[in-house]
Amino acid sequence: MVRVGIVGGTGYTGVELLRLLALHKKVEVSVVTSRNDAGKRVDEVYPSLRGFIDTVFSAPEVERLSDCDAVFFATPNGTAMLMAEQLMARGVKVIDLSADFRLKDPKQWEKWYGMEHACPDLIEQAVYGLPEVNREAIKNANLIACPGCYPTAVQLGFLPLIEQGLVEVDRLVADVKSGVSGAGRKAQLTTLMSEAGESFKAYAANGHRHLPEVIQGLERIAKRSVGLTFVPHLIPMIRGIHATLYAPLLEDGEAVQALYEQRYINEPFVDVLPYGSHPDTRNVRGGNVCQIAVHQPQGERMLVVLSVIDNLVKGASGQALQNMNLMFGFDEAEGLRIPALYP
Ligand SMILES: NC(=O)C1=CN([C@@H]2O[C@H](COP(=O)(O)OP(=O)(O)OC[C@H]3O[C@@H](n4cnc5c(N)ncnc54)[C@H](OP(=O)(O)O)[C@@H]3O)[C@@H](O)[C@H]2O)C=CC1
Ligand SMILES: CC(=O)N[C@@H](CCC(=O)OP(=O)(O)O)C(=O)O
Repeated sequence: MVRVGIVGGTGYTGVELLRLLALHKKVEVSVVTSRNDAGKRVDEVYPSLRGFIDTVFSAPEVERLSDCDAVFFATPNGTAMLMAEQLMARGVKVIDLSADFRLKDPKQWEKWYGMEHACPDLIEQAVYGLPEVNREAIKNANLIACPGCYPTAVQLGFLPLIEQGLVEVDRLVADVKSGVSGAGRKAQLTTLMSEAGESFKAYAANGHRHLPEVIQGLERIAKRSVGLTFVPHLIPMIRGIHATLYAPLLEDGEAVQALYEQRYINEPFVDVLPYGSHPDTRNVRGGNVCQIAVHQPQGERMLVVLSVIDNLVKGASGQALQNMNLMFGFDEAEGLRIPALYP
């Protein structure tokens, strides 16, 4: 049994990890932290976990977490970087769901995240946890930087085109919508039902902090500079991300559907739908899958790729668990074979 800890067990991604880990055959959840709920039973705070998780929230202390084989950080940005080094020095593998280790350039990280990085030397060791790109490196990693929710949907959508050099990479567009759970559980005016319901808006159109993360990922594949316009929107639903991606083709798009099917044929969590489909976020809600559909409207040289995920599963906790499975040599899909909830 692998003993795992979760720092930030009361947030949306922390609770989602608990839901998934409850069904994992090779994991024992030994530490779950919350500063506000320390001392309370997990299933008292989250009755949905009654009968599944038999533990009590504790304070986030390195000493206690050091007994774990792996620790997930489901915490706000700027938290994992304060504890990761000490845990790793004690042989604990760290899987960070936040952005602390995603950007390779600490100066760029400091610019977008508005704080000084506490351990820039560790960034180099971190492996970006997108299994469809980095599977072999993830298997040997001690520190995983799990991708953001928007970057997961956008990168998986563009990936086959960029690998094959089929599109103009300096004119990519990602128009992306997220449900409100993407903003986390902490009270926020913008995500209250009376603020987000019955309305729909873009935000951070001038530059969202996921922009440099997506560009870094795509440039690594393209092996050249990439230009991307990325506009996120808040949509009045709880879970789900829908990315509409636009990519100008360099040649005719005849073989593109076959390219996507071939690229993802062995990927357990990327599902390429029949050509011209319209993926629906409800069909991935609760599941660890990214559903993708390709369109070439009117045969023009502009490809439209639709990519949907559940932000809390393939966009966060499910992907984090997929990474953990790879790190410990388990079946990659252990604990993750879950069909979406419908309706
Ligand atoms: N929500 C989403 O869809 C996605 C989120 N992420 C990232 O995952 C991380 C967690 O997100 P989410 O679950 O939504 O966040 P929440 O705000 O819902 O939860 C945050 C959790 O962290 C704990 N926490 C807060 N501050 C600290 C601290 N300084 N030290 C230790 N624990 C702390 C909180 O509990 P307490 O205060 O009681 O300690 C709480 O359990 C974030 O970095 C987010 O950007 C990534 C992909 C998708
Ligand atoms: C709807 C919504 O507010 N979404 C969040 C993205 C959440 C996330 O996953 O961001 P990090 O992991 O990079 O912090 C946002 O735009 O800030």
